[in-house]
Amino acid sequence: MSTYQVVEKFVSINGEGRRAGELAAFIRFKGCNLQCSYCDTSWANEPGCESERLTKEEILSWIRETGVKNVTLTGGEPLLREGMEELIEAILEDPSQRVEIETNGSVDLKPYHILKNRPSFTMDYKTPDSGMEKEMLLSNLELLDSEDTLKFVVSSRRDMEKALKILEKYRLIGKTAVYFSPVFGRIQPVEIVDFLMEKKLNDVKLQIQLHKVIWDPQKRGV
Ligand SMILES: C[S@@+](CC[C@H](N)C(=O)[O-])C[C@H]1O[C@@H](n2cnc3c(N)ncnc32)[C@H](O)[C@@H]1O
Ligand SMILES: Nc1nc2[nH]cc(C(=O)O)c2c(=O)[nH]1
Ligand code: SF4
Ligand SMILES: [Mg+2]
Repeated sequence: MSTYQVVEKFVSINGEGRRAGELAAFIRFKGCNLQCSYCDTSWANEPGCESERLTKEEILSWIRETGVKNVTLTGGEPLLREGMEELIEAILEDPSQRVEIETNGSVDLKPYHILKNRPSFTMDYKTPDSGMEKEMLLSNLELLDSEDTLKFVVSSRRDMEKALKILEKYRLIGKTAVYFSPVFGRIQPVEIVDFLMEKKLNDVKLQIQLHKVIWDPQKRGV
């Protein structure tokens, strides 16, 4: 039987993505294949990080107990964890549940995209300042549609210029929801607004991580 290494699970409002502001039940899985320069959850990627091993049934029963309909699977990198397809399918057997996956753009979305009930992807394209751009699997960009979100977490004008190149090259605006989000503390949100105005970027949204405004930005479990 698969077990899943979970470093935290909690209910909060979703601070990011298309359901920002709505209640969500979060499950954070241990471990990641990337090392982004700005990662705010690098603690969850440490081999020595404490975790609990939960079965699919234990995760399902926790979700049920929360009474929350939006489920966000995050990490670490959730899509690298064994048995993830099985877990997603099991959650989505209840038609009132919605599953959103936070994923880093380096893992092939196809096996998840073809599921009978598929989750919504919130996929990052890692821009140059992350140090991880070379890891991006560009074929993922073709799979994103109106149910999904493409996120550029940016630190600089250089990152925004690169994001714009990707949006143009793969004709992504209008195809999927597009967000620019500041790396917390590294760029002023107004610089993003100025860029959107300068480039006349309609249908791209600025998003600030709500949970870092509501709570101490270092606080876990919110
Ligand atoms: C911690 S990651 C986990 C999921 C997956 N590994 C990924 O990168 O998408 C969740 C989201 O938080 C964002 N994030 C991480 N550190 C951040 C920071 N310092 N400021 C803004 N967003 C950050 C990531 O870019 C990603 O969109
Ligand atoms: N409140 C809250 N919303 C979130 N949305 C995505 C998160 C993540 O770490 O993936 C996150 C998180 O850590 N907290
Ligand atoms: S991919 Fe996600 S979890 Fe992994 S280092 Fe980057 S931001 Fe952190
Ligand atoms: Mg987070």
